[in-house]
Amino acid sequence: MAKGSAAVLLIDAGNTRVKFAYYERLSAAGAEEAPAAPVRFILTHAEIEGLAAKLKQFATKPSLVIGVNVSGPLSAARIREQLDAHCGEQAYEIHWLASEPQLLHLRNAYAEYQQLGSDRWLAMLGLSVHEAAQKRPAMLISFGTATTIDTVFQDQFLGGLILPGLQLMSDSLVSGTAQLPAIQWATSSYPPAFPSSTAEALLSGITAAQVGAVLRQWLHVLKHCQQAPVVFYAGGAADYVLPELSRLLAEQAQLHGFDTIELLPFEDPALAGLLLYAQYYLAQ
Ligand SMILES: Nc1ncnc2c1ncn2[C@@H]1O[C@H](COP(=O)(O)OP(=O)(O)O)[C@@H](O)[C@H]1O
Ligand SMILES: CC(C)(COP(=O)(O)O)[C@@H](O)C(=O)NCCC(=O)O
Repeated sequence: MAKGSAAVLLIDAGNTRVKFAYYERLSAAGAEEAPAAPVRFILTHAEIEGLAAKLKQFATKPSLVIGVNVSGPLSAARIREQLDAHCGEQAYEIHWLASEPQLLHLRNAYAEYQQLGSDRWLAMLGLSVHEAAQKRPAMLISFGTATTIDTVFQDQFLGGLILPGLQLMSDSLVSGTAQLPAIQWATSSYPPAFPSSTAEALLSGITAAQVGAVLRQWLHVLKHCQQAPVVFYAGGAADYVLPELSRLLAEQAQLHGFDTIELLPFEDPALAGLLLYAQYYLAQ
């Protein structure tokens, strides 16, 4: 493939949904112009068989596909099938990235680097840009199928937490008990401190488990780095916990002498990391 610039498809295949970003023309790192905004779209795994049809909307076909996949080899094979159907005679390169001890400027603190989910690793690369810009530790909370709470400091992924995501917590209560119902998730609500119904008790319990884990890690980062981190959030379930997360972190920040806490959305951090990698790859 001629390097320098290419039509590039980036893929973040999570356990619930597959996120895509398509750049009709992406230039190598160091190019003067910033990349034009990509077209983004999301498919569930059940919708992957419509990927080839979805890609038909673009005037070009991708010549470079770079992705991360934590949803198993079958997902990768089904995506590949769709890309083959779409690209036909046109050759394309495809690379599924795995975690490494170091990628570009970012170091990985995992003892066995292969264990780290490739989506988390590339998300950390995306996050590292914010860490460098803000000159402060950066945390990323990804409220996906699983919830992950990860930190980058001084160009190193320090490590992070994995806990069941909101839906998994709810599902496990439903399947493991006789009486508990499924939760009806609602955005923009503060779950009550003293729930007086089963529905409220479940909502408050799960939300507290999620934001409590974030708070615990925020305190560890503060102690370890001697600086308040900037906190980013992502993932399909984020909106359900955001009000309580924001309230609790702001309260804790004040208790620790900070006026405010920065809690910022980060739209698909793994795709942001993949973009950096793709630009670097095109420059080789
Ligand atoms: N339209 C939706 N489809 C699927 N999950 C959704 C949707 N809206 C919110 N969610 C929530 O988002 C979670 C999946 O988030 P996502 O960031 O796509 O995860 P993953 O990266 O693990 O695939 C689900 O577990 C569910 O709680
Ligand atoms: C933690 C994860 C399940 C998160 O997946 P997601 O919720 O994004 O679908 C995934 O990154 C994974 O399988 N990781 C491997 C173990 C690790 O990162 O340590």
